[in-house]
Amino acid sequence: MSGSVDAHARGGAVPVVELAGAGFSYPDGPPVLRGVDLAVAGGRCLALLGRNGSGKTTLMRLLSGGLRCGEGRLLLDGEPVAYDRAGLTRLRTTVQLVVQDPDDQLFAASVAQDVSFGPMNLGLPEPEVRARVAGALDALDIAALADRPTHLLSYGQRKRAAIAGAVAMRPRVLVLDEPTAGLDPHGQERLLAVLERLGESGTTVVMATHDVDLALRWADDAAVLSPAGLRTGPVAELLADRGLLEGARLRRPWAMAAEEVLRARGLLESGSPGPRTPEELGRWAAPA
Ligand SMILES: Nc1ncnc2c1ncn2[C@@H]1O[C@H](COP(=O)(O)OP(=O)(O)OP(=O)(O)O)[C@@H](O)[C@H]1O
Repeated sequence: MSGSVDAHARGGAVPVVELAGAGFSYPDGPPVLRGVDLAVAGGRCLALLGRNGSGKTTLMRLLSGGLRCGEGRLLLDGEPVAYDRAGLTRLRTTVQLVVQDPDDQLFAASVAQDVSFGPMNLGLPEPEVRARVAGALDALDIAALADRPTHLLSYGQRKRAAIAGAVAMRPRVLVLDEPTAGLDPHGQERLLAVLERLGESGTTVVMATHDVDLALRWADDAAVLSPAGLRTGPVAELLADRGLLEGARLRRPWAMAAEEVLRARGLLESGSPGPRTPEELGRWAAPA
């Protein structure tokens, strides 16, 4: 598998975290990933796309240190990660993974207790823990739920509480496994707004998703897993590649089909971006 989001070419910055020639197989299983090169550049939003079972979760676990590469290397700020206590602590305070099912992540009695678990484990002073919890609950718009027992939360609230737990660790890279899956359209919009705010404050976000429309609208870069390997690059470029989409069993984003029609009818000047949301498309339909 080859290809990397070429942060070096974009400005010489060293990627925050990078898989180089990474391979992984589960015990007694076939290789899930082979020769994966993926550089996650600071301050970018990266969508990880691929069909069911293509290895997205596995790749995210390699990036966040939950699994260790069978071959190849994981680099943090350009240096190979040491899988000892100090190396893993450094990795986990830099890269935080939020798993797909919030019930696999939440375990404390209340939301605030759950969100405080990571910062407390770092041995931070109590006022610092309290400030981080308050900041994370605010960032996820769930301050009102601080004392609520986690088992009484709705699914969408549990998803937010799980993300708040990761945000409280103040990671430079937040890795989210299908964070919008199972959310209603309003919940998806609210979560996207949260992710946009986190991105604006400098957090790098990696999101696995099956939603090509969301990826096109939200991400700067994409990484697409298909039987041919991992392809990475600017999201609009990759999602315009019909061969790649077919190999990865992804459909074409509706916004690209709409853009094609607008251009064919001369309604979109060359070089100007096409619509990315139904609301933006509506502007072309509105009377002048
Ligand atoms: N703990 C495990 N033990 C053995 N095989 C596993 C394990 N976890 C995943 N696999 C296998 O590894 C492959 C990749 O799985 P993974 O969960 O990484 O894919 P995915 O792209 O995240 O899938 P989905 O979109 O369905 O969530 C699959 O064939 C899966 O069956």
